[in-house]
Amino acid sequence: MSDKVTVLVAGSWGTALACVLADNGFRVSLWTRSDEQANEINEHHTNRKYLPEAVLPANITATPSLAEAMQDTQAVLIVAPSKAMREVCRQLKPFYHEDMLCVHATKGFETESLKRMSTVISEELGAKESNIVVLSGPSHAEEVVKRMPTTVVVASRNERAAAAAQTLFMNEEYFRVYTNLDMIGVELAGALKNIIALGAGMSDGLGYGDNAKAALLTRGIAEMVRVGSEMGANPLTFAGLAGIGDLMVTGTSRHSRNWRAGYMLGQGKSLDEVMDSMNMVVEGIRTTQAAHDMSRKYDVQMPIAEQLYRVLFEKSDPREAVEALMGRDPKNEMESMKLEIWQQWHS
Ligand SMILES: NC(=O)c1ccc[n+]([C@@H]2O[C@H](COP(=O)([O-])OP(=O)(O)OC[C@H]3O[C@@H](n4cnc5c(N)ncnc54)[C@H](O)[C@@H]3O)[C@@H](O)[C@H]2O)c1
Ligand SMILES: O=P(O)(O)OC[C@H](O)CO
Repeated sequence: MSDKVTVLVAGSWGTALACVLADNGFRVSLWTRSDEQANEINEHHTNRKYLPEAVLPANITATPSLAEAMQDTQAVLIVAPSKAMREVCRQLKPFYHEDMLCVHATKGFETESLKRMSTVISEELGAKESNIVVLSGPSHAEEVVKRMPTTVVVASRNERAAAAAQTLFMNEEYFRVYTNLDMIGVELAGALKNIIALGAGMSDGLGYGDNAKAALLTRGIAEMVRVGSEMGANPLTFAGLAGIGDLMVTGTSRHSRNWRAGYMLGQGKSLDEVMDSMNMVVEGIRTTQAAHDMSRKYDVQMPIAEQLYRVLFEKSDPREAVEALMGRDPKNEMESMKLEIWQQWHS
């Protein structure tokens, strides 16, 4: 088998995961959108726009040619923003064969269709579902390229595919990889946590304290479990790395774009001002839009996502959003977590 793995695209997370694969001894081909970016990576071993401080291993080669990137490769990793996933897969299709392992590490939905990324991939590539894997969990690119200890989860409906992805990415030095068979849960958790992280940032931007943030993260998980269960996820997945683990990282880290965007909104900036100040993708914004439609489609209450939707898309005041959440009807904590769903999965 070839020792080459192909990574699409060369943003911050694609580049960081390319470094992990390179450290694990693979020849990595990194697909870039421009000659300029490929030249920078090949000549200087840097990708300054996305990871200013990182020095990339020499066994990463960049190319703007997909044909070259995919030649003689054993597996492909796709890390496109959710918005670009379908388009990237369409370009990849002529070079992909259905037996190839395909891992994606994107956290979001196709907002128009509410489809998960693995569905978009299998529709466009004709990939066998048993060859698609999602990689998710608490993992900021900035820390991974510094080889700081990180744990992630790789999920697939197929145990063999998940184990193959675990073998590709895991190393004993700094990157520990768990497997999970609940692909729906891992994909939903990775996408939905970004909404709650936006809310956590907004709370900090408003000047609220630790109590408010802990409340948002905890009630956020309840909201994720409710909608996830309706969509076929195992609720226990939300207690794992892709759920609570990633929520902790994204809702509290200075590296988080979602937290930062929320923080600026809390400080009174408009969505346009926030977007103009970021040169990297903030998935939580599109995901909030998707959640707004999902809560109606699946008839599930998502009060935090709903309030964020109003702030983001209806110019509602963040302080009023918090008041609306605090002033909701009294509830029983367990009932609102849909405890019966947990019991159902245990029986
Ligand atoms: N950055 C992280 O630490 C991190 C960690 C885990 C997961 N993720 C997820 O990974 C995904 C990508 O995020 P990122 O941080 O790498 O984003 P980024 O903004 O750093 O990079 C995005 C990349 O996508 C490319 N791109 C955009 N539109 C494209 C198109 N139409 N065709 C081809 N390429 C296109 C850009 O040129 C850029 O290279 C997101 O879903 C994000 O949630 C990011
Ligand atoms: O920087 P963010 O907010 O896009 O989060 C990135 C990852 O999802 C963290 O695990």
